[in-house]
Amino acid sequence: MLLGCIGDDFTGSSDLGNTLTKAGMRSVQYVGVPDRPAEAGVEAGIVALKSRSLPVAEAVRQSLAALDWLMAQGCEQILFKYCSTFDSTPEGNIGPVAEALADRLGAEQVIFCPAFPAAGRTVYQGHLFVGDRLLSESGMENHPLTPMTDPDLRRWLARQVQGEVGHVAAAQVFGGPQAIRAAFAASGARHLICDAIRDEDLLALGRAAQGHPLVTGGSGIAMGLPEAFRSAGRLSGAAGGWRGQKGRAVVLSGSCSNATRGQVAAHAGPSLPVRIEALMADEITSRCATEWSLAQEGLPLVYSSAEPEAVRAAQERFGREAVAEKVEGFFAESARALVAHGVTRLITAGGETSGAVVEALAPAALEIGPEIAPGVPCLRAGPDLVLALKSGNFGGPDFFAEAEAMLGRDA
Ligand SMILES: Nc1ncnc2c1ncn2[C@@H]1O[C@H](COP(=O)(O)OP(=O)(O)OP(=O)(O)O)[C@@H](O)[C@H]1O
Ligand SMILES: O=C(O)[C@@H](O)C(=O)CO
Repeated sequence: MLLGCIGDDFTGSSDLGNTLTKAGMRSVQYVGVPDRPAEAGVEAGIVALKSRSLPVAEAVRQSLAALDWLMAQGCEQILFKYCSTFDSTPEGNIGPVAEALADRLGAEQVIFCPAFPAAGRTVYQGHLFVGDRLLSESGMENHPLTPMTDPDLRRWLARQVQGEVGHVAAAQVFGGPQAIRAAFAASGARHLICDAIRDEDLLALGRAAQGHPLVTGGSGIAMGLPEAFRSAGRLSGAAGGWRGQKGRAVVLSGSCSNATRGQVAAHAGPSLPVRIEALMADEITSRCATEWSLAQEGLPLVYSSAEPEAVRAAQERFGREAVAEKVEGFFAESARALVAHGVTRLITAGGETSGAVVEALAPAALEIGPEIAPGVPCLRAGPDLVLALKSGNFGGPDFFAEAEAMLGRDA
């Protein structure tokens, strides 16, 4: 294994797997820290954690355990993958995890770049944009777990770390790898927020970070990392043959992000809305949702996705953590029951939701298949089970139908 990756959620890790696979690395996504060595031939190993919303100390502990396993597999560079919308709170977890990994690896400088231009995320003047909106006006300010209320990544990261935060500006990034390296050297700061607005900026940053033991960012920053291994003749170039999966498909959506709400509204098949009041009172259970799904024709959608006002009202009434726990438990149990009843294609929307579902299904590793939409690949979780784990804000309005079709198709 050459490149070791630690993802702070499961959907984000599959997004990263998609990027690395497209860039020609044989990549495998592991669900949690494996308890055995990696199989031979894996060039990029992604340990997917569900650490984005954990208490800081626990997120750090799990990330260091992932690091230890990756180093034991021989990794020469580590990538810490977080969300392209920098999902975190003023306490963490991005800063503390990155700092702990840097300390363990002896990394003097660490770059931070969540940009993912294909999905509309760009960093300019240290500020994160989603399309033409600042992060804090993009809908992310209403996120149920990590509301992003400040688009200035330098300021946000500075609240999370002990070391100094510096900035590599677009003008320096446009100058290419050498100019970027000069900017790294000129800055005394340990943590560097890097501007990037185009794929070529990410490629240049990746090249400039050659030799850095630790790189952090969204999946975009991974585009430039395989090149160092390729140019040294260390990639096999072997592409795995993807096999699609026939059979029943179901969509489970606990994501309240703008894109998901649009996809729920556009869904042409049967839909089962899950109201939080009904869920908290056990008036709707995973058993009802499973029975309902199995009785439908077409592509059934079970969703708790709701408008920001409804999310806020539910959190005020029942408590944020209690609601999240109940919703995630509901989707996890539903997924388990659906698969036990012969569902072979599961499409999940939302990072936390997908994480809960994958933990419930407990596959040891996920094979990465073709791309459904930017950032979302097909995944094989077992001989008869394929998944699409959609990050909240990814995918066009018809994503659910597109995912069903793509999961059924051979490459
Ligand atoms: N109707 C609702 N009211 C309150 N909270 C909800 C509701 N529906 C879902 N939730 C909770 O909101 C959170 C949504 O997070 P999740 O990560 O699944 O989606 P997302 O934030 O859109 O995705 P991503 O993290 O990929 O951007 C979950 O913890 C879920 O349990
Ligand atoms: O980077 C992204 O936006 C995604 O891979 C993700 O992590 C959302 O959960």
